[in-house]
Amino acid sequence: MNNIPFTLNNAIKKFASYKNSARNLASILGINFGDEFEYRRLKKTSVSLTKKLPDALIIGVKKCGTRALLEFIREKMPATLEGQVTMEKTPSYWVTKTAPKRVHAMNPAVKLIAVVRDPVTRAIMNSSVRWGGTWSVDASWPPVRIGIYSRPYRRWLRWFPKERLLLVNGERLVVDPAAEIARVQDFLGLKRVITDKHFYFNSTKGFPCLLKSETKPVPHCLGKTKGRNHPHIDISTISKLKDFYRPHNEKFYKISGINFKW
Ligand SMILES: Nc1ncnc2c1ncn2[C@@H]1O[C@H](COP(=O)(O)OS(=O)(=O)O)[C@@H](OP(=O)(O)O)[C@H]1O
Repeated sequence: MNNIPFTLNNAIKKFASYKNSARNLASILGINFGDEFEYRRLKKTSVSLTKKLPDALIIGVKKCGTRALLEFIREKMPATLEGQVTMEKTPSYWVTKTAPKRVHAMNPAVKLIAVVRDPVTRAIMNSSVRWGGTWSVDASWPPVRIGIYSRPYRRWLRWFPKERLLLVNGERLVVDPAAEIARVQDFLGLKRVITDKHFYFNSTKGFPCLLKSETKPVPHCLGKTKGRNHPHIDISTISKLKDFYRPHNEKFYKISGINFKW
């Protein structure tokens, strides 16, 4: 779960007594406090607020851009009560064998989102150990295993219809975030409020970031732990990984009906 730790929350309140400075500090720390301020404001009014289980879940896949997807949506969505969508992201749900059944028991109508990207890139992003040399593909090693998308995908489809599990293209989320976010907004039944005009490409970061807005006084890129530099991987290791994933990718394209062309 991506909840704000209570102690950190209190510490920030102590050091930043004004709403805007707390917001700025939270933004530097990569925390979205917008909802919390809105929540406190609403609590003082006559509006009755209730705790809700999620209507939508970002279930994975680890290192495919799940944080970017979550931040792009929540930063730019205006605060609203009617038709509000409660979302949560936990990338490990994708590969947790018991998760589909448990999520179904929680809410059989929940909408599921999985971000997927070329499993070769994903594997490299997932591990800092040295690749290459005499290295051979070990299918049971988690950084490799997680990229075999067809298996968990099948597991989720035993509990949820295909139309309720949106596959977001992790490569497109980087090169054309507005287009992928449009698909997500449609899927969630939300108005297309996040568009091209909310993004810019930050050449230092090498990734798209959000432009400043009413709730964010400065442009917002993902934190330092996202979009890191990765070591150079030699070509023979990449081709070993490509060969390994090819049949698994084909299976995934067949089941999903989408050719990701990895
Ligand atoms: N806009 C933007 N900014 C920064 N990074 C971006 C963005 N869009 C996608 N990505 C890619 O997302 C990778 C991290 O994926 P996740 O957020 O799913 O990681 S995690 O599973 O939650 O740890 C991250 O991988 P790393 O570079 O290894 O950090 C990026 O390649």
